[in-house]
Formats: sequence, C-alpha cells, structure tokens
Amino acid sequence: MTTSIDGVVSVQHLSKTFGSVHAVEDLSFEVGPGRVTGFLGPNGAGKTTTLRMLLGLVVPTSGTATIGGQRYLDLPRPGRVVGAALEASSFHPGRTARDHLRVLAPQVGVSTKRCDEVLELVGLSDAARRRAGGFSLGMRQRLGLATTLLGDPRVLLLDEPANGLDPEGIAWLRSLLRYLAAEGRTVLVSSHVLSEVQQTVDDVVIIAKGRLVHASSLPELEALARREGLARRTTLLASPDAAGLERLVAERWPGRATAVPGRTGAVWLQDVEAHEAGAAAFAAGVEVHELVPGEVNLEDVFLRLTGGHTGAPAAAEVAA
Ligand SMILES: Nc1ncnc2c1ncn2[C@@H]1O[C@H](COP(=O)(O)OP(=O)(O)OP(=O)(O)O)[C@@H](O)[C@H]1O
Repeated sequence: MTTSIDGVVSVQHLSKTFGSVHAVEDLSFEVGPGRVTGFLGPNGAGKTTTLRMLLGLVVPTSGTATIGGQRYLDLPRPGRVVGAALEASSFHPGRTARDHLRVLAPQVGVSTKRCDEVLELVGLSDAARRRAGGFSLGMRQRLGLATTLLGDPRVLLLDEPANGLDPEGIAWLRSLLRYLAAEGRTVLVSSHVLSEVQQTVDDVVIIAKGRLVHASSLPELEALARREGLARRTTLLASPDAAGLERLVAERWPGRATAVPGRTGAVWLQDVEAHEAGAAAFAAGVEVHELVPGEVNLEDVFLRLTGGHTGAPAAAEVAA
C-alpha cells in the first residue's frame, strides 16, 4: 500500500531528558523522500539521541518520532523500511564482512545474494572474505552502510557516515547518497560540520542544545547567509595538480584559503575574485579544472545559528 506519508520521517514536539540534561527539547521537523537532508549541529546538540528515538532505542520523555506515520517499534518489518547506521565499530572482529551480512540477512528477511549486492554497492567486494577486525575506520563505515542497505529500505538514517573516510571516500559517499535519494529514498545524514555535507544535501535541519534552530532547503540557507552578511565572498578553485595548487595558495593567498571538505586539490579562496585566481593559476602553470565565483561557504552562518565551534578546517591548515 502506498500512502503520501510513505518514507516521511517526522519528529513532533520531541523531548528527552537524562537526569538534569535536556538532550532534546520540543523538537519538530519533517524529512521527505527523494532528498538528502543534513541533520546538523555541534557535538552534544542531540542528534544521536534524536536518531535513537526514531529507532526506538531511547524512549522519548514526550512527543513523537515516526517513520511513514508509525513508530519504529510498530513497523511490521522494520529492516525493510529503515536502514540505520549509528556506529561504525559494532562488528564481530573475527567475522568476515560477508559473514557479518549473512548472519543479518535472515533477520532482515533477505537472501544471501543480497549480501554480495550490497558489498558491491559500497565497494567492499574485494574485502568480502576479510575479517572485519582488520578493517580501517573507513572500511567499517562502508560495511556499516552495506548493513544499512541490506533490506533495501526506503529510509536511511546515518549518523556521521563521513567520519573516518578519506577525501576519496567522502566523494564516493556523496555520490552514493545522491544516487540513493534519486531512487526515491529518504536520506537523513547527521554531521557536526556543515561544509562537509554542503555539496551533498538538498535540505538542512540544524539543531543546537536540543532545539531546532533552522530548517530549510540549502538554497534558502544560502539566501539567509547572504541577507545576514554572513556569506563569505569566495571563489572555488580546483586543480588536478593538488601540490601545485597548494604551493600557489601558500604564495599568493596565505591565510585566505579553506580546503573544500572531502576534495583534494580544491580550495575556497576568501575575498579573491575569480579572474584574479584564474590569472594567478595561469601564471604559475597550475592547470585549472574548476573556477567558480561566488560560492557560499556556509560555515559562518552555521556558527552563528548554533553558537559553537564546528571543527571545520581552519584556513591556516590549508595555506600553511
Ligand atoms: N544515555 C545518556 N545518559 C545521559 N546523558 C546522555 C545520554 N545520551 C546522551 N546524553 C547527553 O545528551 C546530550 C546530547 O547528546 P547526543 O549524543 O544526542 O548529541 P550529538 O548531537 O549526537 O553529539 P555528537 O555529535 O557528539 O554525537 C549530551 O549532553 C549528552 O551528554
């Protein structure tokens, strides 16, 4: 049966108190299918607690958390509706990646053939017979995602899936999430760094201290940043020659470059016009593949909204 709320994740007046800690307070938002939504907030904002309530792992103090109009615990076959990855490390270390999935397959109600399909989807086919105990954090993230996808769920809830991934892994994750959303799935992905997901998400739900501070599409957040004078005037410069680009940036614009998270050989240049960046790269013999004027780096508006630090890379880390 298909209804209009299929795949809709809904949180209404949700609160959770641990002793004297108000982890989540009167939080309401909705997330729809076919889009990637960033669930953002500084460390301790209440993201994980909210996801745990959506999954029936934590009982709300008040309010509701539903998926397709039902509480997770009331879903007849939850594994076929929701895929969730909350932690990257909860695998039996002695079990191979493939066996880990094969153990779960009957619980989710899928065949063992599906295990190989999802390993392929996350790029772990070659490591299928290796023990998960020897996996890097990035590989464990991939295996976590494979587990999430096992039941071919309509809704994906992913807690900080980019953690531990190298730039290539982040780029891969970005295209996988976009692909899964394009298939009509609901993709909710948490992060404490907005710029890490800026190129992946369609919508943002931003929380701080357990409360909602902003929910909109990404273009609406960009418009807000411009209105508030918080959109830094930046040019995006990308080159296949990462080392050359780094040298150029260090010489020409020290302290004005920020790495584009998840990309090698790409920087945002603050207060540098595109023609200026292009001319300097040409003069230095650095091949340019992208030169985008007026890109909005949203980290400042995120900081203003949440009143905290996000852990985004500082300009000095790139330009030094
Ligand atoms: N089981 C618990 N008992 C007591 N306090 C808790 C519990 N779980 C979470 N908290 C507290 O609730 C608040 C929100 O934590 P939560 O893990 O949900 O935040 P988060 O946004 O996911 O942060 P992070 O990015 O660091 O995981 C924090 O102050 C945390 O210490």
